Amino acid sequence: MPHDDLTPLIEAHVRDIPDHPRPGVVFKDITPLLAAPEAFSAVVEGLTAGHGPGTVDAVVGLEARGFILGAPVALRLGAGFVPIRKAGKLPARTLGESYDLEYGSATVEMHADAIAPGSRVLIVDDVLATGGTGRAAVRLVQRAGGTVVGFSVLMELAFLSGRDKLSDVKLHALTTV
Ligand SMILES: O=P(O)(O)OC[C@H]1O[C@H](OP(=O)(O)OP(=O)(O)O)[C@H](O)[C@@H]1O
Ligand SMILES: Nc1ncnc2[nH]cnc12
Repeated sequence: MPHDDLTPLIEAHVRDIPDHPRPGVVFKDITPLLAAPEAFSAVVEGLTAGHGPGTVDAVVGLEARGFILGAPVALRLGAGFVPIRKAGKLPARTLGESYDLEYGSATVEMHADAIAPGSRVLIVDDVLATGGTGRAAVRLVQRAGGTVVGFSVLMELAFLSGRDKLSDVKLHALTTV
């Protein structure tokens, strides 16, 4: 399926913040993109990855920046939105997965009843780095009985090889650095 190349637009609206949140990490700050409605809208459309309205049952967004991008994608697809949150934040019964990050480790959780068995699920996040968060999200959806029909990210940091952890899913990165 053809997509516009959003690389120039993303390069113009995502800024590098050296040494955040710790020395040696170049943080990709998407806040300028969120503040530019035309760019934000184009990115939301890109993150649908060619899925049309009614073809996806749920969009899963990963806390926190995956919420901002995933929720409008869900509305565009006429799908429900399901948050995956850092441990301890969701109020009802949860499923949890632990993983390593570029700059630390974390546990994420999803409500155990958030995905109906057999659901077609699109996962959305801003950055794919080591792939730890993404792998955890795929596991949570699969443990709930959902089928991951795609994994969309705004930006893939290829040097961290996160793609290798997601070789069994259809990964769609709007740009790769
Ligand atoms: O591929 P990985 O190495 O797992 O890293 C990618 C994840 O790291 C960032 O989230 P972070 O945990 O920093 O949370 P935030 O969005 O709340 O800042 C980013 O938004 C992805 O979710
Ligand atoms: N370098 C980075 N910038 C923004 N988000 C990230 N998540 C993991 N690594 C990141």
